[in-house]
Amino acid sequence: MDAHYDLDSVIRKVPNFPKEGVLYYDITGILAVPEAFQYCIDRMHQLCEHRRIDAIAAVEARGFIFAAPLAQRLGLPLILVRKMGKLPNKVFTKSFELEYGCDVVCVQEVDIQKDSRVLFVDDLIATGGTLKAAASMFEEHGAKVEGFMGVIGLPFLNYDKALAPYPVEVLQLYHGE
Ligand SMILES: O=P(O)(O)OC[C@H]1O[C@H](OP(=O)(O)OP(=O)(O)O)[C@H](O)[C@@H]1O
Ligand SMILES: Nc1ncnc2[nH]cnc12
Repeated sequence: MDAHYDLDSVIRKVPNFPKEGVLYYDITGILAVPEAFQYCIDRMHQLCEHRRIDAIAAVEARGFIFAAPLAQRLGLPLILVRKMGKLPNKVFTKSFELEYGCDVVCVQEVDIQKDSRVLFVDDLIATGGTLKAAASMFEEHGAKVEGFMGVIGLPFLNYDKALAPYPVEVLQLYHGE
């Protein structure tokens, strides 16, 4: 794997988006620089290549961007966790609270395999509410949570507590303003 890439230099910080008081960490700056995007996938791959993982689950929308190349590189199935009304077939649903609102996630019933060890991937982990909702849907239907992975982590919003006792790995931490 190539040397460390300074992700902070390409992550755009946007004050008061999508609402007053939120500092939005914008990953489009990563996607605009192929070396930065490649570094994210390489590093995520390195963090999980020796683990026992059966599938990658990713959360709409920005989570898909990182999870898809990672799953493909690991040779693992990719499971899409989507917002309400986007998936065909029978779905399981779970509502949750976000840093700036509340939402519902869904997964197709057919995508949850009993005892499958699932790694949950997203672009950014803040309160951990989204990933916790996604993971609890899987757990309630017999799958196992292997851990959580994100590009950006905001530990001051206490995701570690929300996602305990599972391991959480992120590539770039921010500790508040
Ligand atoms: O840890 P949490 O407090 O749950 O927050 C993190 C979630 O919030 C963002 O998604 P958003 O709902 O903005 O959707 P998007 O990916 O469609 O932009 C981000 O992509 C994570 O999924
Ligand atoms: N501060 C933030 N920036 C970008 N995405 C987010 N999702 C939740 N909180 C966020």
